[in-house]
Amino acid sequence: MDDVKFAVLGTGGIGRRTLEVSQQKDGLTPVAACDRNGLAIDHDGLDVAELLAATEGNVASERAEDDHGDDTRTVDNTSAVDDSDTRPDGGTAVKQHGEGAGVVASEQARPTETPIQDVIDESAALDAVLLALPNLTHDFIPRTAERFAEAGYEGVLVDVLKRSRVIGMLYERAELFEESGITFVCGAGATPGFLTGAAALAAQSFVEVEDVEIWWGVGLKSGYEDNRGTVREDIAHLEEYDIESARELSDGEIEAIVDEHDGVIEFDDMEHADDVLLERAGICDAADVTVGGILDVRHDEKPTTTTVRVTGRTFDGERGTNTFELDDATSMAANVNGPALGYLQSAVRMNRVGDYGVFGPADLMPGF
Ligand SMILES: NC(=O)c1ccc[n+]([C@@H]2O[C@H](COP(=O)([O-])OP(=O)(O)OC[C@H]3O[C@@H](n4cnc5c(N)ncnc54)[C@H](O)[C@@H]3O)[C@@H](O)[C@H]2O)c1
Repeated sequence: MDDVKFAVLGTGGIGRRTLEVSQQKDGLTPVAACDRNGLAIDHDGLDVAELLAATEGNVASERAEDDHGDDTRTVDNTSAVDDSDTRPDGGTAVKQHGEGAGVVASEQARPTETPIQDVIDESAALDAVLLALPNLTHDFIPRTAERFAEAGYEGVLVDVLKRSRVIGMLYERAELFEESGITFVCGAGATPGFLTGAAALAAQSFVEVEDVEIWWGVGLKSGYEDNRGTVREDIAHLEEYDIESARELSDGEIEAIVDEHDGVIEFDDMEHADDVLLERAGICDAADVTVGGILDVRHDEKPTTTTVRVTGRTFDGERGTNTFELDDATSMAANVNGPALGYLQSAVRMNRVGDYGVFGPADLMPGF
C-alpha cells in the first residue's frame, strides 16, 4: 500500500501517542495535527519528535481553572468545543493566549480559532483522519464527521469514542458517508475497538453466543493531568454522574473524586459501545454484553488484567468460554493507538476499492 497521509484531530493523551506510535509503523505519515487552539501542518510529514517535545506536559485540554494568574485565557466550559461559528451547545469560542497552550507551542504550528475547519480545508490531500477528540457532547464527533462529508472529503475517518448511543448517530449518517466516498470506522480504540474485535474473533467457535464480558484494567501513573478527556469521560460512567454533570466538573472536583477513591476507580456495567457494535455485526444481542473495569491513576501497573470472555454453544452441542487476555505489560496507549492505526490502515485499503459507509471494529473481523 502507498504511503498513507493522515491527520490527527486532538493532541491530548491519546492523539499525542497516536503520532508517536505512527512513527514505528510502516507507511504512515502524519501530515496534520490540531488541538483546540492550533494546527500543525506539513504535507511532507510532520516532525513528530519536535511536536511531542513541544506538547509534553502541555496539553490544551479541558477548561482552565480561575487560578491562572496572568495567563490571560478564556476557555470554553465544555471539553469538546465546536470550532464553528454557530455553536449549538451555546458555548463560547476558545481563546487562549500566551505560551504553552498546546500544539501552538510547536514551531510547526500556528494558532487558529477554527482548527477542525482548517484541517477540513486541507482534506483533499489526506487519506485518513483520526479523531482523538473528547466526546462530552454526544453529537460532537458525528457532527464533526458530517462536516468532512459536506466539504467533499473522500477518505477515511476513524474515531476512538466510547459511548454506545453515539454509534447510532453515526449510522444515521451512513448514507451521507457512502455518497461522499468516506469509509468510517467508529469505536476503534481499545474498548470499544481492539476488544470488540477480539470478541468477534472469539465468537467464531460458536453458533450461538450467550454472553460477552469485557473487563479492563488501566494504570495511568501520569493521572488526570495527562489523560483528561479519558478520565473525565470515565467518571461520567460512575453511578452518581452522567455525561452532562461530568462535563461541568472543574479540574479540582475531578481531582477530588480521584482522591476519594485513593486513585483507583472501579466501573461496572459501563455504557461502552462494544455492545451495539457486536450486535450490529450480528455476533450477539447488545444486552448480552457487559463492560467494566478498574482505572488506577496513580500507578502505571494495571490494577487488573484486561480480559474478554465469550461464552457460547458450539455446533456440536458443547458450551464453552473463549478468553482473550492482554498482557499486563501493554499500556492503554499501546492498546488504543496500535489498533486505531491498524483499523485506519484497513479502512484505507477498503476505501481504495470503493467500500464506503460506517463500520465497527467487529465488521473488520470474520463474519459470524
Ligand atoms: N476507545 C478507547 O479505548 C479509548 C481509550 C481512551 C480514550 N478514549 C477516548 O479518546 C478521547 C480523547 O481522550 P484524551 O485523554 O486524549 O483527551 P484529552 O482531553 O487529553 O485531549 C483532547 C484533545 O482534543 C482537543 N480538542 C478539544 N476540542 C477540540 C476542538 N473543538 N477542536 C480541535 N481540538 C479539540 C484538545 O485541545 C486536546 O488536544 C476521549 O473521547 C476518550 O474517551 C477512547
